[in-house]
Amino acid sequence: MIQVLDLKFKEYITAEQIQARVREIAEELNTKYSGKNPLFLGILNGSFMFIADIFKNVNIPCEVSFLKINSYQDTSSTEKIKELIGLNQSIEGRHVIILEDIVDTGRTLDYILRTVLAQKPASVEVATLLYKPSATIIPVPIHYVGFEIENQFVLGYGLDYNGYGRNSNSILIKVDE
Ligand SMILES: O=P(O)(O)OC[C@H]1O[C@H](OP(=O)(O)OP(=O)(O)O)[C@H](O)[C@@H]1O
Ligand SMILES: Nc1nc2[nH]cnc2c(=O)[nH]1
Repeated sequence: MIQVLDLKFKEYITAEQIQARVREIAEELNTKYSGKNPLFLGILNGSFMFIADIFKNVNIPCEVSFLKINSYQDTSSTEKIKELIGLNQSIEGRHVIILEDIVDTGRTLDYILRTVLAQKPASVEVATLLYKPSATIIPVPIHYVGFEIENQFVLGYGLDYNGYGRNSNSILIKVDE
């Protein structure tokens, strides 16, 4: 059992499973985006490890940029999306690949997609490490899913509980007491 602040967690997806799946997704992207000079748009904070590991395994010419969005407090969505750092470069005419750590209710991704599409990119796809289909309230298009997971709070590999627990190589799941 692993304690983070006042909650208990156990290992759910190992570091090896994550790295293997990230390499598979990066390979798909290498093939699909060859010759297209894609722009990876990483959604901070939670995705920073996923962004880095995808980027290390992508071997075609490409760029990376970041959006910083926040809506979670404790273990649930505040339903209020805060944009803390916005887009700082033009994405018009670019092939954009959004990199998210997790799609839960879908609210964050819905907001991001509206923001991105307003700037007339050539195309937009979404890659998320984790997807909770049974938690989704706003349906959003997702093209690359690392792992579909159950509707329970998770952390690690960049994902936090009130700022803590991001520095785990594996994904941990909350244990009910
Ligand atoms: O589908 P949703 O219910 O909108 O949840 C998904 C979002 O929640 C997390 O962000 P969080 O607000 O925790 O910010 P952080 O990434 O900075 O920790 C995660 O990184 C996603 O962006
Ligand atoms: N850490 C964490 N952040 C989230 N944001 C949306 N769902 C989750 C979750 O299960 N864990």
